[in-house]
Parts: sequence; C-alpha cells; structure tokens
Amino acid sequence: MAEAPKLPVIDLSASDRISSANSIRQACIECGFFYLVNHGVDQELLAQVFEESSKFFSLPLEDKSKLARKHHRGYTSLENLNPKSRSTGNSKETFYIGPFEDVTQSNLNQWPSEDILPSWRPTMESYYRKIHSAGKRLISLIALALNLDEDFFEKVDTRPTPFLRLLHYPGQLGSSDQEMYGASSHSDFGMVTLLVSNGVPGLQVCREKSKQPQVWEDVLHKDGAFIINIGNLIERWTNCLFRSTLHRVRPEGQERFSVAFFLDPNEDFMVECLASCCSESSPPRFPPIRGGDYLKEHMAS
Ligand SMILES: O=C(O)CCC(=O)C(=O)O
Ligand SMILES: [Fe+2]
Repeated sequence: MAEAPKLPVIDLSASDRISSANSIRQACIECGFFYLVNHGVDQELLAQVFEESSKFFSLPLEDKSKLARKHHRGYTSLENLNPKSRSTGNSKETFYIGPFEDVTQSNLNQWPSEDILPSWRPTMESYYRKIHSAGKRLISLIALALNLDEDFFEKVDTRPTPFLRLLHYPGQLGSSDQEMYGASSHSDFGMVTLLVSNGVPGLQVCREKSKQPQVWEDVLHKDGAFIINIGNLIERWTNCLFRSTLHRVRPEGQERFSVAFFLDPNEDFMVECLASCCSESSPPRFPPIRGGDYLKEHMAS
C-alpha cells in the first residue's frame, strides 16, 4: 500500500484570511491537494446526498439510461477520463448536475422521477447551493493566495459555471489481466474541485507526473473534510506554479461513492498567464485560451 502524504488542513472559517491564503499557496505549490474543514456543509446533508445517490445508482440500468447525459447533465455508465491511459477503462457510473439558478440553464438538468425518488431533487439542490457557497469562499482565498483581487474569479462576467458529479464505483474486481481502475489517472480540467467520499479508500495522487516510474500515494479520507484539488486551468493561469496533480481511484473491491463539485470558469473568461507568474526568464508556457474552448477540447459530449 502506498504511503499517504500529510496534506495540509485549511479552515475555511478562520478569521485570519491572509494566513489561510498563505497556507493554500504553499499547499498548491507543493502538492495541489489539501483538506478543507469548517466549510459550512453539514454532515447530515452530506449523509442524505450519499443515501439518495445510492438509491439512484441502485435503480435498474433501464431507468437510469432514460436520463442519459445530455448537455453535460445526467447519467453515464462507463467512461474513461483519459483515453490515452493504458488501463482498460473506468469501472464507475456518474450523474452530473449543472447550474439551476438561471431558468434557461435549469431546464437542461435532468432529474429522476419524483414518484420513484421524491427527495432526490431537493437534496441535490440543497447540497449544490451549500457546496457552491463554500466553493465561492474558497476561490476568493485562492485569488488572495495569488495576490489577486478577492473577486478575481467571481466578477459578474467571470463567474464560474459549477458542476456537481455523483460517482459510484460498484467495487467488483474484474478478472481481466489489465487493471481496471475506478477512475484512471487524470488531472481535473477546470479551476478547482471540492471532493468528498463515503470513506471507502481508493483515491491516490502522483505528485511528480513526469518522474518514472510514477509514485502513487494514498489520499486518506478525513471525516468532515473536503479534499480540494487544483485543476489544469489554474495551473495554466499560474504558469505551473500551482499544480494540477494527477490522481486516480484504485479498485479496492468495495463499493464506493463520492461527490465532486467542479468550479469551472465562465466560458468567456480568458485564461492567460498571470503577470506575477511569468518573467523574461520564465515566459508563459501556454498561450491564452478562452475557458469554454479549453473545456470543450477536454470534455466529451
Ligand atoms: O472519486 C474520487 O475520489 C475521485 C473522482 C475524480 O477524480 C473526478 O471525478 O475527477
Ligand atoms: Fe478528478
């Protein structure tokens, strides 16, 4: 079993925001992963989310497939985040929920029938609101950690488009020679991800993506904490100062549930190397790109 790195714990409610921002900066430079506590999402709501998620994923495939993913929302059975990965695939199923505050966007979401799962939609909407509020506070600290205005990522025209993704790893180990990962090795595409699992292990990080052989370390579940990881777009903005770290979910032979909240940028937000992260001797490594174009290139359907 790989060793577990000691990830820093950031308190979202700490009164000394400058000190929190400094700790986030250090965590993002060193590993790109950290824990977040006192985030305002209560454990009872989280337990309900896992309960409803479990109810949905245990429906017959025929029912789940009626909500097959469209406009990035709804159900997917098997998917592979990294098509170039040598592992045969990802033994998991997922369900995506997009923004619903805006009426036009709200109509794009798909919901299981109220007759079958009456508490599903209110539970997910309530969780989405709570985690979104924690996410907004978090990205203002990330902005501070980069010496930017606190609202850099949150101005009206730059406001992120968050997506909630429920994941279910059924847990049966395959008999194939090739290893079947729960989620194969990948880094997240957007700005930042707030992740929580039901406590079943499996998540691992590879801190040095170019080092061979790759070294994978377990990320331990911590009761009441979210696991935060930086995505590729923050890595581009910061010229690789903040790390978008490779991670995967190893098969452990146990059923596992998790919920990821992705804060992706508004599609028109230009992602361009920050002035503080480049110099003559360290020029920008990536050309500027519209957030929407980057995500379109990297996400299927
Ligand atoms: O299930 C997990 O713990 C990780 C999921 C993940 O990495 C993702 O959805 O991008
Ligand atoms: Fe991920």
